[in-house]
Amino acid sequence: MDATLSETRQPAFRTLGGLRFSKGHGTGNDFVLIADPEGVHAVDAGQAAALCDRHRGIGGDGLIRAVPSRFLPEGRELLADAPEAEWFMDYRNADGSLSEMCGNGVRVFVHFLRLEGLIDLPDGGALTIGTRGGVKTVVRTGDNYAVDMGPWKFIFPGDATAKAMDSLVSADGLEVPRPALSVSMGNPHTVVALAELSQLEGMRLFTAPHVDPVPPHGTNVEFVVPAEPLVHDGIGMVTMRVHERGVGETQSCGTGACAAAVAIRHWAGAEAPDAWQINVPGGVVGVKFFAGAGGDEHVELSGPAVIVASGTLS
Ligand SMILES: N[C@@H](CCC[C@H](N)C(=O)O)C(=O)O
Repeated sequence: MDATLSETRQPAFRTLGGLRFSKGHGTGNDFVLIADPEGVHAVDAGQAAALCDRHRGIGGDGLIRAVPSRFLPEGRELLADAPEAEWFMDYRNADGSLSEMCGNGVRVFVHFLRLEGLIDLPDGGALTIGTRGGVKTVVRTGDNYAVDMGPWKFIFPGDATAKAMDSLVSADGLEVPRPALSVSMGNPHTVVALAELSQLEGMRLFTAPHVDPVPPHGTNVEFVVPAEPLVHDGIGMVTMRVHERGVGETQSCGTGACAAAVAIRHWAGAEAPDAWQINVPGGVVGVKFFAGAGGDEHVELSGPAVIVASGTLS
């Protein structure tokens, strides 16, 4: 049995031997990072899963490869409209699957580029990067980063102003299925509101919640408790836990925090603020709504980024 395991698992890892990596996180959402300035270290699903394995690898909620956009077909497509998006965040979840977007990951990605000396980004400066969810602009303030995540949208069609829910979610810890709203931040999210913090604490998120109907490419599920009263000093306050597609429960999810603010603002109606503070098990992130250049409403995500270690794969 052991021989079979090592034969099937080790090759994925062995082909990466000698490669330098870093480990970083944004509010506890942690990533293995690889710099690939020459575009020669494409990481496949098996290799990403092996690196993110918490017992046999480095361990992480996802893997981020920093690669010039010109080396990826998706990147070259973006460069046609945004030649300034020189760097591309090639992101995979811990199970090796690709995701369009990772909000905490974007901040850690830019911080990593800086610390590796691959970019020069002064305090207050902005950097435009490519992702599978499109081009994003990131502004640095010290070791905090604010990302223009672009416009949000509801995943399921229908009268957006009238609808309060579009699916039902069952999960271990919920007595009955709860209504939910599915929101795209480039990647899919389904937001479920709970009344009490004790209910949120009682959720057991070892197994994936069941969402019906589930968005076409699966979903990340956010359980949220709006503060009572909701608004403090003009800021909407929310506590959230998340079960991520392709990962499991994580300490934080940036795109999930944006989706949570979208859903709660929608439920709260006209009086709801445009600035939000989302408390997650790993810390606090900020979300703001603002008018983008094209007239669409955009979402900004802000929060810290940390690199904790670097090394070489043996
Ligand atoms: N943690 C991320 C989201 C990562 C991708 C997600 N698991 C998916 O599959 O969409 C974030 O901070 O946004």
